Amino acid sequence: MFNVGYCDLCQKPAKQRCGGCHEIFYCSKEHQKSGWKGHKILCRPCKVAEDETLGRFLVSTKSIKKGETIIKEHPLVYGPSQITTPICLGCGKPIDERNNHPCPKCGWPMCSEMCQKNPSHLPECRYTVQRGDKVSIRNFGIIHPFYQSVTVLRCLYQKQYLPDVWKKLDKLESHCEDRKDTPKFKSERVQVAQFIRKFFKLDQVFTEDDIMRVCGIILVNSHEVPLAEPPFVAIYEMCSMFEHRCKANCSKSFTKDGGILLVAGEDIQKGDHLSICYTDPLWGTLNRRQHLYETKFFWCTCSRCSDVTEFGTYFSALKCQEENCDGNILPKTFLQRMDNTKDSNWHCNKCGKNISYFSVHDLLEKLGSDLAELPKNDANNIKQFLSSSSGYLHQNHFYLTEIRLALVQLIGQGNTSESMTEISEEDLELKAKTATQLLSLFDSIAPAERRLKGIVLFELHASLAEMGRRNGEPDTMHRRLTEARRYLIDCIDTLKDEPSFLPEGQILKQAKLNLKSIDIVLQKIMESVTSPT
Ligand SMILES: C[S@@+](CC[C@H](N)C(=O)[O-])C[C@H]1O[C@@H](n2cnc3c(N)ncnc32)[C@H](O)[C@@H]1O
Repeated sequence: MFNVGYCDLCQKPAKQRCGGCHEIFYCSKEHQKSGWKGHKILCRPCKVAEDETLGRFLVSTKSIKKGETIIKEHPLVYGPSQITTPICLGCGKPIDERNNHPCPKCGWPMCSEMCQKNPSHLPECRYTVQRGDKVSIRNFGIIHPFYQSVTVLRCLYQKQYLPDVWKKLDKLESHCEDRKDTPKFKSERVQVAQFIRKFFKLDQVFTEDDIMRVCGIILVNSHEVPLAEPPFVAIYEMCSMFEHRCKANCSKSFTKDGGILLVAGEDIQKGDHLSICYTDPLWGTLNRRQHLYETKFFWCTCSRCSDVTEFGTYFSALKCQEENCDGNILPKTFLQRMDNTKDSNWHCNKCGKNISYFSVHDLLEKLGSDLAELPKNDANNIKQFLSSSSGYLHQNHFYLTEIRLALVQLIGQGNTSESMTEISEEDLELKAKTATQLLSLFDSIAPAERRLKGIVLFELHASLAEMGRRNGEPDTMHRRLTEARRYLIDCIDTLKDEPSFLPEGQILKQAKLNLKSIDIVLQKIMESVTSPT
């Protein structure tokens, strides 16, 4: 890269790079200062690049430290997810007969007069008023088909009335060609495209293809925002450029006004691709790849999917059932279709025994349905499942990981002083051991999943602190509490961007309080051992 350029303000030759993005130059401190106002919204430590496989993607323009914010932006458009029961189109809260205050102009259910005036409701309100008849929704608590069209209408509104926003939406990938033979495409054509044109009398304004393209933009680029229950979906401009990797290097969180925050999940070098995980990183490889193909239209070939052992974790592996064999069973590759051919057999890495993919599939389906039916609010049920299925699955297997994540939160649920004192010694050990095991696994397969990591760090600190409290010996107590404190600080740092209305934000709040309590106890221990008797 050149080390000289032209000043962003006066265009004279310049050597000083902007420290935020490393992309533009200034000739002097004065010009940097005067140029900042205009440059601020564009200043990011990354730039858009493009290739044939990924389309557009982001690369870092400088080294970025773990925890640094890369992008913070507001949505271009947001609205309800496609499948939802009636919700307020202002704030997203569920609506029923008791809190329904229909918009006087258009009749859409709203929760208050204030929400009726929320600017986000303008598009569907305006189109409903134009059609000449109000919307009437009377069945609450069940999925209502009208909501399938709201976010689409909000995008179409940008196309018709707000060309600057539409220009940004229109650049996004919609995979219309790849989608056109899918059942979802066919049903959306009828239930969304034809419905919008007929019901809102917009057949002269938008073609079916216009509307189907918007459906694709939403499917491929929207993020689920957990600010309301049910969550709503939002489309962001720059954040749509992050490519997917199953072991991503960035993580996202949301601000209370619906903004998105992309943070480095690990140290990133200049020139590295920036990635997020579009799917659940705790799903097995077959499920992750299938989900990505069905919703984002590519077969993932990332480093995690390409390595059947998933970086030595054996996250998708079965245990060999041959006598005296402790090998692990995996396919040769996950990158090929699993079908009836010999190549799709799974085999043991020790004794070489082959198992057809269909036998693997049947076993996983059986264990998966047992897991789905298992009441997860009872630790004994979970322990029972762990012990019965661990004969078939590698200890890091995704089914066992899912259930361990539930167990670690269930033992001493809430981590209050009362709930923790009630835990048996054995369960306390189990909670600490399980949390440690999960953290080490996350480091290998999903280091950027800050929310998951933060939750487990909190559980680990709680078990170590309780172990310390149970041991009257000042030395041991001091050692345990110091260890707990270390995990607590990591937890606070990991969850630092989580807003207080989300469960992780609540954990963050509690973690800060616990840190103060631990510091007081540690101080008392120090005083008691140093004070003369
Ligand atoms: C949210 S968009 C990302 C931006 C997009 N590349 C563009 O040019 O607009 C998601 C799409 O990017 C592509 N993509 C993202 N990650 C990918 C990956 N790891 N492998 C292949 N394609 C990927 C796929 O086409 C996917 O549907």
